[in-house]
Amino acid sequence: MKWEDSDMGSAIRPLVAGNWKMNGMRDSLAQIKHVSESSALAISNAEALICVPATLLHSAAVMTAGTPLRIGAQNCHHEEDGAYTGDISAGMIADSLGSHAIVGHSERRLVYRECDASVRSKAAAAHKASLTAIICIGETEEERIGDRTLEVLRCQLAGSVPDGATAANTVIAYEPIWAIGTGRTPSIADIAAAHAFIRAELSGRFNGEGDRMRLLYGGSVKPSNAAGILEIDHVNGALVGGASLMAADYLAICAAC
Ligand SMILES: O=C(CO)COP(=O)(O)O
Repeated sequence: MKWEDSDMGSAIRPLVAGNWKMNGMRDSLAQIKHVSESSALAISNAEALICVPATLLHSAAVMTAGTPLRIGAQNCHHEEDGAYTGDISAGMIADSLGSHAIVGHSERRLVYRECDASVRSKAAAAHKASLTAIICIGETEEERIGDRTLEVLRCQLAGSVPDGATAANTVIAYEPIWAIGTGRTPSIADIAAAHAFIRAELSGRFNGEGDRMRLLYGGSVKPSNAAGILEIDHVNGALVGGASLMAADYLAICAAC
């Protein structure tokens, strides 16, 4: 069955979001073109999004206008403008025709020391610019071994998701840090437990909006494991790093929805 927008009321349409991270030159736009024109995408149940580096944002968005593929960014600043050398505002992303911004990716939390409060204000800035914020959360391996996963997720959700988050303007991506780029994934039972917990937290805070917010799993999602992950309760799509760089792999993950 092909999903229509009207189906959103009764069920959550899966989202397959690619995150190219700091990869991609202008000639990589050929991958975007291939994805956007693919007949496999046209018949997929998934809503498709690729978050490209800022240098490619506008070209990719213009190239894909009128196709099922959306284009997003990987970060935004919390202010609308000002003396922030090297940064990009949410309004600039919207002006470049991007539809989404990833915020709070673990690489930014770890490398640039972004804290929950900063992620929350970036998500609020994305909302103000009419972007959908993809807010990332997830535990380290040490936290998992110490049986602190759910406590960490609770804390990150409370601190990183702004008031005013809705099912339309917010997506939560659960990415266990130890699963990113490692080829390791949690067990199906562990993903199910984390997603059920996140859903309960969001429903408790945002009521019906929390019931319908998309929850993505991220961390070593590949064509070979996508179907098994995507059928888990409360997994409403995937945030895909490495496997989103090649059109064929990304399309195979969309086809698994
Ligand atoms: O960090 C990720 C997506 O944001 C996951 O990356 P990989 O799919 O390469 O593990």
